[in-house]
Amino acid sequence: MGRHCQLVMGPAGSGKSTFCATMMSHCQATNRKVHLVNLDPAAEHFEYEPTVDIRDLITLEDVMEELDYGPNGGLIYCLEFLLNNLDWLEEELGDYEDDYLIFDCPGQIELYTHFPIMRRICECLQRWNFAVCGVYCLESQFIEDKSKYFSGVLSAMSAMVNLEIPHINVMTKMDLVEGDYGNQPAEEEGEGDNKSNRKKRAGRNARTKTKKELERYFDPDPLLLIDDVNSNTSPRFHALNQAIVQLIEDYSMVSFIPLNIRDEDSINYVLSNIDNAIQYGEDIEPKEPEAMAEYDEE
Ligand SMILES: Nc1nc2c(ncn2[C@@H]2O[C@H](COP(=O)(O)OP(=O)(O)OP(=O)(O)O)[C@@H](O)[C@H]2O)c(=O)[nH]1
Ligand SMILES: [Mg+2]
Repeated sequence: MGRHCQLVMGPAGSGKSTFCATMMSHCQATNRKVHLVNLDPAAEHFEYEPTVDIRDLITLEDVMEELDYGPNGGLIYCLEFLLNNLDWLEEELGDYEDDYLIFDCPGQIELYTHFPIMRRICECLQRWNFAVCGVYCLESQFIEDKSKYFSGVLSAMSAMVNLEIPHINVMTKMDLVEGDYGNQPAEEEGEGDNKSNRKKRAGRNARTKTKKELERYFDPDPLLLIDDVNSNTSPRFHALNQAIVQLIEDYSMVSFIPLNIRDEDSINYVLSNIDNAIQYGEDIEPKEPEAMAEYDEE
């Protein structure tokens, strides 16, 4: 069936490992044969034990201890070491010809934006016949500060341009900004106009408004957000803000899919977007329904 994988990237603490664990349990529950591949030499704990783990090749701790590197230099050293030992990775991945792989990557964004390391790893995966989908995670906290949000959009765009693979951006930790995003109850039938129901409706309206506001950030129209950014920066930077916003507008290719890990529909929606990007499942032979098979046996 061809080889498929997700490369889960994003800034430190953006929820990559949690995303991977969420995808692992979702895929397992839907009978997809899935494995976790860890590319973070500094990782300490996983909810699912990785099947392939860079720490079997090299760990950040050893590099820092033996070569006296700091954490960031050490991490780059580890990944360059991986690049010099790609036959190790190829062999480790060799046993999973038809399975679905999820790669958990480190949180140093320079790996995606200007170091050629991740790009080289992507090229190798493609050479080994993997259809690779880049999944760039940005956490919902980024939308609370517009300047931070723009820098997040630029980093996502930079990764997209640098890696040149099918790519989706995910806004993680949506449960923190909107308790039940995308899961709002419909108005109950026959709801009377008493005090408690009025309160309930007011609550719903407040949430709907928030949802609408949030949507501005999923499919950004930066020209609409520029005033907010300018109000937080000195006039000296307004021309620069305008130029950055114009750049984002000109590329018009950064959009985010919200993910609330507490909502199964939301997880499913993100996964179906990834599947779509790499055409996962299009070449699966339709299976005979179990009921039909039993009927035939009789
Ligand atoms: N509420 C909430 N917390 C989350 C979510 N995803 C991650 N977190 C928390 O955010 C923190 C960082 O999550 P990780 O999944 O370790 O993030 P990461 O991107 O793998 O971090 P690094 O590997 O260190 O770059 C942890 O404390 C998580 O519990 C989420 O969807 N909702
Ligand atoms: Mg992690």
